[in-house]
Formats: sequence, C-alpha cells, structure tokens
Amino acid sequence: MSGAGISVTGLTVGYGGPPVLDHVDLQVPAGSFTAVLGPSGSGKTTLLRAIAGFIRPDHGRIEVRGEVLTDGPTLVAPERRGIGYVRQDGALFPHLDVTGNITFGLPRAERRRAAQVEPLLELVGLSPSLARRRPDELSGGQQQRVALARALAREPSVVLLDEPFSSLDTALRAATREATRAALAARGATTVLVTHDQAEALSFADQVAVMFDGRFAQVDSPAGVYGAPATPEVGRFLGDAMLLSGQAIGRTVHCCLGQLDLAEPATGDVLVMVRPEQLVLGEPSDTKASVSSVTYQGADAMVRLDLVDQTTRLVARVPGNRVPRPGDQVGIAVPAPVRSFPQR
Ligand SMILES: Nc1ncnc2c1ncn2[C@@H]1O[C@H](COP(=O)(O)OP(=O)(O)OP(=O)(O)O)[C@@H](O)[C@H]1O
Repeated sequence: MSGAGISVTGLTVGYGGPPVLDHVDLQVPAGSFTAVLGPSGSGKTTLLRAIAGFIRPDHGRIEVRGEVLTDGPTLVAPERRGIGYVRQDGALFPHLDVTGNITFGLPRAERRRAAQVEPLLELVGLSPSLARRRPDELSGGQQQRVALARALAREPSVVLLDEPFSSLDTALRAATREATRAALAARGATTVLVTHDQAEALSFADQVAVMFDGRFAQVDSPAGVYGAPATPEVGRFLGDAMLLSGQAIGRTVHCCLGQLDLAEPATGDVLVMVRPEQLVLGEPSDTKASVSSVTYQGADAMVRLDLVDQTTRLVARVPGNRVPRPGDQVGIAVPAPVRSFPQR
C-alpha cells in the first residue's frame, strides 16, 4: 500500500438496505491530506465511521498503517485503531474545562500532567490562558480547536475530520482550518476531511475524492478535479461551469463562442465546459454579447451576458477594476484551452 497511510478497498455499506457506499476504493498516502467532497447524503460520514471502526461493512477491507483493521470477521475496536476522530459538533464535555476535555481519553497517570496540555493548545493556535475555561466560555472556533487538541492528545498518526468547520462563520472558518492544517502537518498526521464545501476541499487537501451516491466520481489533485473534471457533474459541483453544445475535431471545438482550443482531443458532439474566469471580455469582436447585469464583489465581479443573435446566457468573472456596465456591448475571447465531455 502506498506509504502505509489508509487503504480502503471495495467498501460496501448498506445499513440493512440498498448500498449507501458501493464498492468504494480510496488510498491516502501516509502524512497526506485527503478531502472527501460530496453533497449531503452521498455517504461521506459513513465512510469516515467505517474507517474509525464504528460500522461493520457488508463487504470490503480497511488497512491503516499496513495493518488490516476491517475485513470480513476482522473488526478492530475503534479505541484500538489509533485514529483521532473529530465530529462535526466537536462534542466537548460541558462539565469539564479545556484541560479536562483534552486529557479525558488519556490513561489516568498521564491525565495529571497538565503541563502537556499547553503545547497542544499552542499547536492548534489557542492561548494557554484558556486551559481552565469550560466549553460555554469559549467561541465556536475555540471549541473546535479544543476538539482537535483532544483528538491529537493521543498522538494519532491518522486523523478523521467530519465537517469540523461548518458551524463557524467565514473568517473564523478559514483561520481555524489553517491552524488545524498546520497542527496536523506538524505532527505528520494522515488526514481525511469530510466536507460539502468545494473551496474548503480545494484549499485543504493534497487529494480530493468527489463522492456522489456512495461512489467516487473522481479522485485526483485539487487542480485535477477543478480543471479536468471526469464528468460534467464533477465540473459543476466543483464550481461555476457553463456546459455548451459543440462539435469537436481533434484539438478544436466549434460552439456558440466560436472556435476554441481543446485541452484534450475529441471527436463529434460534445459538451464544452467553460468556467467564468476563462471568459475574457474586450472590445466587441466576432463573438459579441450584451451585459445584462453585474454583481460587484470587490476583488472581482460576476458579469451576466446575453450572446447577440443567440439565446445563450453566459457569466464571466472579471477583475474588480475592469467591470463593464449593464447594456454595454462586449467581445468575448476564450484564450485558454477548454475541456469537453462526450454528449450522452
Ligand atoms: N445509521 C444509519 N442507518 C440507516 N441509514 C443511514 C444511517 N446513517 C446514515 N444513513 C443513510 O446513509 C446515507 C448517507 O449518509 P451519510 O451521513 O454517510 O452522508 P453524508 O454524505 O455524510 O451526508 P451529510 O453531508 O448530510 O452529513 C443517507 O441516505 C443516510 O440517510
């Protein structure tokens, strides 16, 4: 197995009914970060719970650090897996202070050594002055970091994070995510993060596994799933994407935006995927459009366009200092090669 991290093979879970996970394979190299990204109900938490040992699957094998933990009759108990698991809600004990929460799972002799809590708090970006506070005296982001420190206290080499940042507001979310990633990287932990937030998955992970209906549609680098999605559905799920009908011949495709270069050769009827940042607006040219509306966002703006003489509606992301006005006529160029999918 690659780097003796996590290896999942043929994992099928049905909870007594039709499969919620259907022959799922996943390799997470040791010390790397994988994000499992998918819509609500696609099976992400089920996968994490199976790796943690809370579920006996119908089929499949789970190895961690080269050791078989789940396979047929073999089901190593969760507490014997050496895996840290951070749940969505953090789940701190309300009657224990920060130190009590962090040391809770440790052997009794180690619990008394409060000194070891301080480096853990620093590792997750929390001030040691918070050590005696109870959870209700902490912000949501601080509580999440305490939950992470608790998971790290046993020094697990594998950490599973189930949407741990979803209850936080945008700024706190980014800061907590970065502190968490840095803390895990400092420990060399093998990490799986479950999320339905594509920006979170792309920024956190070395590898993104996109899950729909209990199967992985694509497992690839962040640039791979965003820039070269395996299917139109993956393309749409990873960010804004326009899918336009076209005819491909080799490295060229004809569509409503004219003749565009293809990143990969194709033939016949295709769907062309164009992301808003790939449209470059300029002086009216062969491909003309009128601006129907603009949403200014500071650094950039989303410009909705109607192609002249056609019914096609498009959206372009343009720099915030070069924003056209509604009613303007503009030319559209697509200088970078685009992706296409066979028409089904
Ligand atoms: N204990 C259970 N018994 C029966 N069905 C379950 C159980 N837990 C989850 N399911 C079902 O399995 C499917 C996948 O659930 P899961 O929680 O793994 O999805 P998810 O992708 O993590 O969703 P979310 O993003 O909403 O947390 C859902 O249809 C859910 O209803």
